[in-house]
Formats: sequence, structure tokens, C-alpha cells
Amino acid sequence: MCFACSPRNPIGLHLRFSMDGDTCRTTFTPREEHQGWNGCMHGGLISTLLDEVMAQWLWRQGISAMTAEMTTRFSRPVPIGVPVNVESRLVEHKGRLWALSARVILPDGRAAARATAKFLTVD
Ligand SMILES: CCCCCCCC/C=C\CCCCCCCC(=O)SCCNC(=O)CCNC(=O)[C@H](O)C(C)(C)COP(=O)(O)OP(=O)(O)OC[C@H]1O[C@@H](n2cnc3c(N)ncnc32)[C@H](O)[C@@H]1OP(=O)(O)O
Repeated sequence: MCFACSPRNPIGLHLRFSMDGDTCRTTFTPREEHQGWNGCMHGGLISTLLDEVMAQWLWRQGISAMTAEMTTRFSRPVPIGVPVNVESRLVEHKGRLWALSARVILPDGRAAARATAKFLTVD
């Protein structure tokens, strides 16, 4: 029962994804229970959004892969109650290793967070 995407997880984020050309997208509005710093979404949960949108890019191409490495830059706070768009793209693919990038975008179009990650295909 995935914390990020399962509709049956009672404490999950219930994210839903779609492919838009070469981009995987989701949206999320953080609530009080997702807060870290006062009034802002917890950075670990921002990382969860980024990790999941990249994993889902792969899953939607029929690729089962686990996150092996991830780097996140938090540029701006994500305020509680404000909807954000989250998107990912493939950067590079070599053998079992897939490199992707993702962004969390505020309603004014500015990026609040960016990530790059390496995924490894698993059986
Ligand atoms: C009702 C319907 C239900 C449907 C169900 C649907 C569910 C699915 C839905 C949607 C999917 C999306 C959900 C995903 C959720 C988000 C993603 C996560 O949170 S994943 C969890 C967090 N990640 C881990 O827990 C990984 C823990 N690590 C591992 O398990 C292993 O380390 C693993 C698998 C990553 C690699 O282990 P190895 O044993 O397979 O491979 P090795 O031998 O270590 O590496 C192979 C090669 O890759 C290189 N490599 C490994 N890591 C690297 C790295 N970070 N950078 C560069 N190279 C690396 C190595 O140097 C090696 O290279 P050389 O063959 O020697 O040349």
C-alpha cells in the first residue's frame, strides 16, 4: 500500500499521476498535517512528491525501478493550503540505471524544489 499513491492508504498522500508527452505530472495541496517549518510543507514530504513523480514516470513506461540516489534542492517554501504542480522527466538511461529530474512548481510558476535521482531496475 504505497504511502504516496495508494487510494487505500488511510494516512497516504493519494497522489494521482498522468503522462503529458514526455512529462509525468501530479498535483498536491499540503494540509496542516504535512507541515514542517511553521506554515510550510515538510521537506521530507516534498522529497516524497519528487521521488514518487520520478518513480511513476518509469512505472508508466513499464519499468520497475527503485530509487538508488536522490539529491533535492529546496529553493522556496511550499505554503500549507497552496496547490503545487509536480513534474518529472527522463534525463538519461544506461543499462539498469535511469536518471530523472523533477520539480515542484508554485502557482506563480516558480520552482519551490528540484531533484535529480538515479533509479535502478529491479526484477
Ligand atoms: C493494487 C495495485 C498495486 C500495484 C502496485 C504498484 C506499485 C508500484 C507503483 C508505482 C511504482 C512507484 C513506487 C515507487 C516509490 C518511490 C520509489 C522508492 O521509494 S523506492 C524505495 C527506496 N529505495 C530503496 O529502498 C532502494 C534500496 N536499495 C536497493 O534495494 C539496492 O541498492 C538497489 C536495488 C538500488 C540496487 O541493488 P542491486 O543489488 O540490484 O544492484 P547493485 O549491484 O548495488 O548495483 C548495480 C550497478 O549499479 C551501480 N549503482 C548502484 N547504485 C548506484 C548509484 N546510486 N549511482 C550510480 N551507480 C549505481 C552499481 O555500481 C552497479 O554497477 P556495476 O554493475 O558494478 O557496474
